[in-house]
Amino acid sequence: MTVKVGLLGLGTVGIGTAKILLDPAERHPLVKAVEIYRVGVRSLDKPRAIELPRDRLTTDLQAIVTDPNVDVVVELIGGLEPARSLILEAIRQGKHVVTANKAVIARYGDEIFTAANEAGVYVLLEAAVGGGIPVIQPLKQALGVNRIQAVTGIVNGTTNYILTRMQEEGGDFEAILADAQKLGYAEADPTADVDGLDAADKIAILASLAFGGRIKLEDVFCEGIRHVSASDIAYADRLGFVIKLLAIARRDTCPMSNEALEQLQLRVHPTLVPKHHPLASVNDVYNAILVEGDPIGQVMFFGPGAGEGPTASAVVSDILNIVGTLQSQSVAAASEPQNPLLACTHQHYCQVSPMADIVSRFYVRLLAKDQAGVIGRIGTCFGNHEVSIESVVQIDVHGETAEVVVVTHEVKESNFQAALAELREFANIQQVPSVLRVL
Ligand SMILES: NC(=O)C1=CN([C@@H]2O[C@H](COP(=O)(O)OP(=O)(O)OC[C@H]3O[C@@H](n4cnc5c(N)ncnc54)[C@H](OP(=O)(O)O)[C@@H]3O)[C@@H](O)[C@H]2O)C=CC1
Ligand SMILES: N[C@@H](CC=O)C(=O)O
Ligand code: NA
Repeated sequence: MTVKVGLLGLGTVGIGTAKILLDPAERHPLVKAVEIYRVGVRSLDKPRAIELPRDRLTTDLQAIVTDPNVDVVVELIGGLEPARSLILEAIRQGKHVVTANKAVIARYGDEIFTAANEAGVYVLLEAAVGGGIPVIQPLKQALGVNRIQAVTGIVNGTTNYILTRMQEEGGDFEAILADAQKLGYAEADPTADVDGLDAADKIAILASLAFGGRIKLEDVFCEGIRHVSASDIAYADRLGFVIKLLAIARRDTCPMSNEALEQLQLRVHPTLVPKHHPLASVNDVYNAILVEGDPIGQVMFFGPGAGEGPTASAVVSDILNIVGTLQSQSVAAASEPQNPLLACTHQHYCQVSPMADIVSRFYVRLLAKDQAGVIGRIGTCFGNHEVSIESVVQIDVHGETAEVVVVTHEVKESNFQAALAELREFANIQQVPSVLRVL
């Protein structure tokens, strides 16, 4: 039985996907069962790094998703529209869907999976998070019996590349971003990556799978890396940390009993990560996702989070899952129920803790007048709001200004922010250039 694929998009990931499907030797035998039946693009005249019969290409993507011969629609055009409408139309037509589009799933996952379940089709998205790293399927299947406590990831390669270079070269954000753009590591419009939006989409998807409930994207706290400076990276290094953009989904615990609550923490922000932590050594464009669960403990998935070949590897593995299912169904009864290990099974929304309630450690860099009593006053200010200080170091003095770095013990965010507000009122505090969270 041949399964006919309608490929929407023949850009970076589309080309990679076609390359694998057209070269099945030494891969899983099911690759041979897949036919690239139609390919939808924006421009028919664009030169492509792949040979396909000209009549397979069309600019009419609607015709592909409504073509009765197409079994699986593979959406690789990206963006919100027309991607969302094409996916929904494919589902209405009874077609299975594979997508790499985290933006559309994080915003319209509810609508898409509800429609897919009603139509009895699958929507698979391994490539949408961590590119080639298998993480969606493991969360659904191999780790599915675990009670997940936390998912912590470096899920954006662009920001990891920039932060790694800042760490290695001591350069400032803007200069390294400009160079990363020149070298093709960062996009001309870097907003989605550097402001943490891409990572927020990805952690919303991972949290939904790990904690078995839908996530509203607006519940994910999101802070990017534009304000991370070379000084912070250098001070963090002296204190035994590296700075990473982390995407965190964690089951909250009750402060009194340490028991798990039905609330989740969902946040993306630059974070001081202890150098001995497994995520600290994930550098350059690499991604890694650390999953903590009961009874498995810690498992870390590491690898290439983007790129033609790695991302296509994830896309084709999803296609094969569907092909395998279709082949086994063709010999079983018609109108099979959906395989719950492939389908989306959750209906409710997760409760997400407000940021003000979240407990974490903080790193603060202050510029203060170099006068007697300043450090004591900083300590009193924090103490007034039950913020306990782990370390306070006066690192540099420039003229009359001292640079002071404080690392706190774990504290509720609202207490910390209240202490900071009081501190900013203190005449001898000239500036608070950085506040970062510590893992
Ligand atoms: N690139 C990567 O490393 C990764 C990408 N992804 C995701 O994969 C998806 C695809 O990304 P990528 O391959 O990089 O994107 P590209 O921009 O390289 O390719 C997009 C393709 O879609 C076609 N296309 C876009 N809009 C339309 C439209 N309105 N009508 C017809 N065709 C259209 C383009 O046609 P034409 O060629 O004619 O312009 C092009 O072939 C995105 O959702 C992205 O987030 C996920 C992980 C990593
Ligand atoms: N822009 C993303 C790649 C695709 O998901 C990144 O930098 O990681
Ligand atoms: Na993946």
